[in-house]
Amino acid sequence: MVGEETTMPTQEAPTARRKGAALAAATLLAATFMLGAGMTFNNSARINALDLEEADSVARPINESPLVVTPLEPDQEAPTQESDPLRTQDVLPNFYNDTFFTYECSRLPKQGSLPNFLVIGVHKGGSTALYGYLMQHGHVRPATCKEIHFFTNEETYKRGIGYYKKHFHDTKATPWVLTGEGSPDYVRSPVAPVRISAALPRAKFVVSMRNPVERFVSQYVGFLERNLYLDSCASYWTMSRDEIETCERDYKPDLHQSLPSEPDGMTAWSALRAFADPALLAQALGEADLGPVPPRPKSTKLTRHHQTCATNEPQCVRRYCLGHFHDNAIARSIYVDQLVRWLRFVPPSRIMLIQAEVMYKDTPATLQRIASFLELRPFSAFELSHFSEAFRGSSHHTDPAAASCDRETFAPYFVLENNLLDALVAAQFPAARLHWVSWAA
Ligand SMILES: Nc1ncnc2c1ncn2[C@@H]1O[C@H](COP(=O)(O)OS(=O)(=O)O)[C@@H](OP(=O)(O)O)[C@H]1O
Repeated sequence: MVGEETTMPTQEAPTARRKGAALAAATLLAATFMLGAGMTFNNSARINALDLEEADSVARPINESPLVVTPLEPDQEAPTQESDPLRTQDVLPNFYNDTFFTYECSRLPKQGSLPNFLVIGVHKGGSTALYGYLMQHGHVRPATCKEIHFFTNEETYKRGIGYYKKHFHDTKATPWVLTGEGSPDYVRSPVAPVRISAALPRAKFVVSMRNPVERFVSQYVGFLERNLYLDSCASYWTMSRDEIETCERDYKPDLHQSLPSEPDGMTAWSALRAFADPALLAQALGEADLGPVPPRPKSTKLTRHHQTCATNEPQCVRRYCLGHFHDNAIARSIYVDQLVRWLRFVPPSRIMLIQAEVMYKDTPATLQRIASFLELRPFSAFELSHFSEAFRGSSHHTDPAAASCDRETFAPYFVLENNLLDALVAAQFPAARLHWVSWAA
């Protein structure tokens, strides 16, 4: 994660700088990638001075979103593996330089294209490795930095979509070339799916998730290293848990209310019930009958009081609390709620789920699946052979502080959530289901 905490000023990113310095190894091309001319990205929802209200007004119901990514012009055939001018021979992209790991993206080209794909998370879920792997493909170009955080940083968001485009390679002349960024906070942000679905109606999204306990530990050690948290792992856990449980116990929320930033009016609870496999959901919750699935709202206008949480109220309250504390270190590991929020605005066919452990275990196979999802040609043997340890991103699991975390205490908290995630994957992500290794087991 680089600059994932949006309050962190550039100069306070020692980890990021260390990463950049340590990894400034690969060669050429990056500067070339930053140059070029504009791209055909049919964004019918034209957004200039983006703000949330405007994004809300163009947010589409998921069924209306086209599924195609980077259509080729009729006379522009993608090169074959053999004839491919962009096939890397003995040169690899030089995105592992200081710019790549800089919080503030600098050196913007004059013009660029909207991204074709986003790696949207999760924080500490192997997103840096995944992004790095993708950049080894000869038909993929990096953004000016891996993490732009455009849709979640109010300051940059106000600069408009034109500013955002400048962070990307211009793919107009070579529409088979894809470009994208990887901001791990997008997946958990309540505003990101609303804004992104409106601004990038054709983009595809990859999310790398990781065992929730390990993700929590990695965040703790990472925060410790950056002086964002100074106390023990146990107190970090207690603090995070108390925040959610205080909400569950005391807050007495209006259970009919979605987050104000979510224009479709659904709550995380009603969305979960709408999207997850009903039998697995009932099994996870220990209930025989959850009652009828609530209807989706007809309008994407903000409709408060739209959905009820009448059944299984404790779960409903929990989802409400998790939604409000989406930056909470435990909530960041509750992937099921983050995904159902995305599913309200983006069809599952445009979202690819990766489990980091599976990716680490068989990187080439995972990468080929991602290439297929993004409609890229397969990675060549050369590209596959150049994956580097450098793609790990910042690494904390060997830090003694990681060993101080009592994983056995944390694990029970995620059992229900992992089961709910399984119920969601079973219903919405048939491709991911093929390779899914449940964290609930
Ligand atoms: N190949 C491989 N094998 C094992 N572990 C790996 C690998 N690649 C990345 N990683 C681990 O992923 C963690 C960093 O995740 P992110 O890049 O998403 O972090 S960030 O949100 O961008 O800061 C970070 O985890 P921790 O070491 O536990 O902190 C990396 O070590």
